[in-house]
Amino acid sequence: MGKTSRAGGESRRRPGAEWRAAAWAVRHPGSLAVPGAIGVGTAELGPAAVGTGAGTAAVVLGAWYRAHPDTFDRWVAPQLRSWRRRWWTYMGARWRRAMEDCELFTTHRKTGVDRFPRVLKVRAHSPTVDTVWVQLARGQSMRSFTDRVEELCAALNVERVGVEKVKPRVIGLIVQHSEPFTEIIDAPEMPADSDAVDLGSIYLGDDEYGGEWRESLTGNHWFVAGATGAGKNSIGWSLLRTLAPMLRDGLVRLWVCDPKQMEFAKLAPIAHRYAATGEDCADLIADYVTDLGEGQRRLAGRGKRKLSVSAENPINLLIADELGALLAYGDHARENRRNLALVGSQGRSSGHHMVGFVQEPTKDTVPVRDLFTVRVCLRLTAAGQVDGVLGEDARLRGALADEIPNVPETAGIGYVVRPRTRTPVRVRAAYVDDREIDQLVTFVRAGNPGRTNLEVVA
Ligand SMILES: Nc1ncnc2c1ncn2[C@@H]1O[C@H](COP(=O)(O)OP(=O)(O)OP(=O)(O)O)[C@@H](O)[C@H]1O
Repeated sequence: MGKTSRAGGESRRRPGAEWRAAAWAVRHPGSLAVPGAIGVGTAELGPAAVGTGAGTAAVVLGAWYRAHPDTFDRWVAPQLRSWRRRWWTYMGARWRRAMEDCELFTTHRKTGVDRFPRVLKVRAHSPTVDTVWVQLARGQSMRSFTDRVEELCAALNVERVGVEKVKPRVIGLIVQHSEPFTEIIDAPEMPADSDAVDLGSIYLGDDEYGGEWRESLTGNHWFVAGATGAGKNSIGWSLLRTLAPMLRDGLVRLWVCDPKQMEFAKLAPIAHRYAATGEDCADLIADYVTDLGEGQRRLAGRGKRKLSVSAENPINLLIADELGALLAYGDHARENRRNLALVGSQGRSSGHHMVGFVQEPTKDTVPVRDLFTVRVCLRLTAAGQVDGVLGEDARLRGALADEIPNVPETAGIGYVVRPRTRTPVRVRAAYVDDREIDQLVTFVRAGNPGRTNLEVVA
């Protein structure tokens, strides 16, 4: 028996360098393809042609970047960022050093060779958050990483690292580089006239790309989840400030369920209906469904699919604070669930919308989540709740809502998921203070019923 192998055991020798290089090449085909293509292109067409091609590509990308920020940021920027981060931050010596600093490697007991966790894939959906798929080294578990997140943050020089299991021996590291929101965002101005209100684009705050965060009320119901003090109300108030002239002109009617009787109590004087007790809230919701049925019949009677909004046919908006309390306990929970399901499935065509606020997205509230087409996830207390609000894999894609620190400076910060790309985007809601709430109430109460007609897509 030689020194280098044992029957049924492991060798003390590593595979040869040529085999290790071949294995690396198989794992990184792109790394060979790009230099290979440049080499072949240069040999076949000459360096000038390759240079012209590269220059043209750079000019096209530059022009796209300048001309159409929306499509560039959606399709190109994440790819470029992912490549840059993959090759700059999560590669080679840098990655190894970070793993060494955190003692996140194991050593082969015979060969004495250090085994490092291997980066499989990097996705940088947003400028501030990357998701890094990592294959664990032998002898490591997900726990090895969760126990060392503080050290990982320091080693990678980032704000926060979340760890998620992907499959056996593969984890996802969700790495947040920086906090894009360090300042409070001013409340939206109230439009002077109903004609100026665009229901398809309600300003709610800013997104992490520095753009405006807007959501559509047209054809949608909104679901806002966040632990106590997360800043849920600011989303409701921003919506109401935008709708202010329509509320004043009787073109939007408010139905408010307010079991907490805190801030939304200020809506009582301007609401079409306001309820606080469990019983009154259940009656209000039942009446809302009746109103919805009447609205549908009126539309059908006129043979229309579009609601032409007027004081006679207003939009109705149900604000349900504490959805959990309305749906989970009490004598009326089942009835409320049934009625809200009807609003969710049928209300949009007749202009009956709802905005639901949830402190804790539990199994009682999450099932109704699918009734809501716009979902906002502010700070939550548990990692498992994030996907419950935003949908499967939202946290793995970077929605670290449970990692938002529970401090007043983060109020209003959360995530929404862009439906087309399923990418979570970090947002911050504008803050509407007490004075601005009073201003809204006074503005609406000043009354001045108008007769504007707006076309709302059913
Ligand atoms: N968008 C925001 N930007 C900055 N600060 C905010 C924002 N929203 C709320 N805050 C601050 O956070 C505090 C808590 O906000 P808020 O009451 O809206 O939280 P909440 O999620 O509705 O909590 P609860 O469920 O307990 O009512 C507010 O008093 C305010 O100081």
